[in-house]
Order: sequence, then structure tokens, then C-alpha cells
Amino acid sequence: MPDQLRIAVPNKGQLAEPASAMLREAGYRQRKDSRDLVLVDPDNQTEFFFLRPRDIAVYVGEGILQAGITGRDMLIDSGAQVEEVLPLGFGASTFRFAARDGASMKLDDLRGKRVATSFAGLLRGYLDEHGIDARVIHLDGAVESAIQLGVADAIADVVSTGTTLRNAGLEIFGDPILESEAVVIRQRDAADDPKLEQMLRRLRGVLVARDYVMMDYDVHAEHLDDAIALTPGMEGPTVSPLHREGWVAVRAMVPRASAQQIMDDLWQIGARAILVTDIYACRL
Ligand SMILES: Nc1ncnc2c1ncn2[C@@H]1O[C@H](COP(=O)(O)OP(=O)(O)OP(=O)(O)O)[C@@H](O)[C@H]1O
Ligand SMILES: O=P(O)(O)OC[C@H]1O[C@H](OP(=O)(O)OP(=O)(O)O)[C@H](O)[C@@H]1O
Ligand SMILES: [Mg+2]
Repeated sequence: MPDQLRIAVPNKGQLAEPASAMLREAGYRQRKDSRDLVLVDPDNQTEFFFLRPRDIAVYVGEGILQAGITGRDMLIDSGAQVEEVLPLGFGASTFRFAARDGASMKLDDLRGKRVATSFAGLLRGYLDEHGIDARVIHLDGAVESAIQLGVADAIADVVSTGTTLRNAGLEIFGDPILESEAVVIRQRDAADDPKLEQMLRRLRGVLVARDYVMMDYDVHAEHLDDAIALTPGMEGPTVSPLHREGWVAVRAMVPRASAQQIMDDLWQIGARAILVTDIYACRL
């Protein structure tokens, strides 16, 4: 079909399920069987290709697919001609150096040493930037074993909770090499595509619906300024008259994470009938 939007989605790993869940929330069809490689969404004139997260930047960089979801670490590692257009708030990890527990290594100590990683491009770039001449040993995975097995003096790997490193008797050293999360990427310098713009607007809407709640309350007009300072909303809250003399009703979006604190603070200044509701979807 001509003019279909072609989008890459991780087929397995840490990003696969949350990426599909987010697209589903944004109104797109997603596969039901995790072995499916392609899924057509005729209503949105979009085709989804389920690919290895590591390969997604390559397909998008070559202009085969208009956009994709992958990790920022994989995007940088690939060196592909792609740019990050929207961070998605899941798949958060840091990319860090680690060495044998107790080795007390520093970045400078890596000169002339061997560093094992499955992100050779990302690591090489960082070492060059910091003027560290070290040998990069490229492994496919399970990098944590490289020191124990004598193939490297240090490693650079993805860290989330740190459990994997701890269990391997390793400790982090140096500053974080990169803070990563899932991101939407597209080809650098590609012309704007209205269907892709629409997808990005929908995804931004999902992010807002996840991060914000709607708060409604009644407050005496004399405390309205204090109340609005607590709930400034996106572009100023909606204030409506109430039948009750001297009182107004206020409606504003507030960050989900601080909703309980804001309710307590509103109560303290005399607000009542404070209600919080989920936002199902939005376009701001
Ligand atoms: N434990 C984790 N928690 C959160 N995000 C993670 C975690 N491990 C990896 N990631 C992120 O998920 C993305 C994809 O990594 P993932 O491990 O799923 O791919 P992979 O290693 O190629 O696949 P697999 O592990 O299935 O072989 C990367 O951007 C990475 O930073
Ligand atoms: O800090 P933690 O919470 O322990 O998570 C980090 C680990 O998670 C990922 O491994 P994954 O499960 O993807 O296996 P892999 O090594 O095969 O990629 C990553 O490569 C680390 O090994
Ligand atoms: Mg992995």
C-alpha cells in the first residue's frame, strides 16, 4: 500500500512489551502473537516491523523505515544517521564502567587496559572524548564474566538495579557514561511526515496522561490565589463560579507524583470537595 507509515518496534527484550503497550495506548494496533514479525494497522495506515532493538537504528538510518523505538544507548552505539525525537520514559538504564570489587579503579587507570563491552561504538566514543587509549574488547553479551575469565580488566555495561554486577562480584567506577531510556528515533534530515507527526503527538499525549492527573476542587474566592499557586495547571487552571456565594470551582492538571501532597496543601487553605481523576488521553 502506498504512503504507509513504517515503524520499527523492538521484538524482544526489555523494551518490547512497554513499547507495544504505549503504542496500543496511543490507539495503534499491536501484535497479539510475540512471534509475528509484521503487523498492519489499516485504520492508521501504519505498518509495524518487529525487529531486534539493536538493529532498529540501522533500518531507520538507511531510510527503510520512517521511525522506530529503541534505547538511546543503542542509538548512539549504532553510529547510524538517526536522531532522537522523543524520550518515552521507560527502559531507563545507565551505562557504566565496572571492575573487580575492591579494585578502586578510576577512569585514568584504563589507559593501556582492556575494556569488554557489547556497546563498542558507544564506549569507543566516550574513551576518545576523554583521551583514554584503551583496548575495546567487543562481546555479544554476558559481559560481566569477562573479567573473571581474564579477557578484560574492566567492563562497560548496562546497569539498572545493579544486581547483575553485584552478583558477579563487580563494582561500578567513574562517572556514568550515559543515561539511557527508550526513545523514538527518525532519520536525520528526513522531511516531515504528517502521519509520523500525528504518531508523535499521540505518544506525547500518552506521556502526559501517564504523568498527570486532573484535579477538581472548590475554594473560597479569597483563597483563590493561594490555591492557584498550588495548582497552576498547564496554561492556567479553569475557574468557574459556584452557586454557593463567594466560592469558586477550580480544575487543573497536576503531576501524578505530587497529587496527594497538593491535596493536603489545598485542604489546609480551606479547599473542599477535592477530586482527582485519571486522564484517559489528551492532546495539549
Ligand atoms: N535491566 C534493564 N532495565 C531497563 N532497561 C534495560 C535493562 N537492560 C537493558 N535495558 C535497556 O533496554 C534496551 C534493550 O536492551 P535489551 O537487553 O532488551 O536488548 P538486548 O540485550 O539486545 O536483548 P536481549 O537481552 O534479549 O538479548 C537498551 O536500551 C537497554 O539500555
Ligand atoms: O542492573 P540490573 O538490574 O541487574 O540489570 C542490568 C542487566 O540487564 C541487562 O541484561 P539482560 O537481562 O538484557 O541480558 P543480556 O545480558 O543478555 O542482554 C543488562 O545487559 C545487564 O546485564
Ligand atoms: Mg539485554
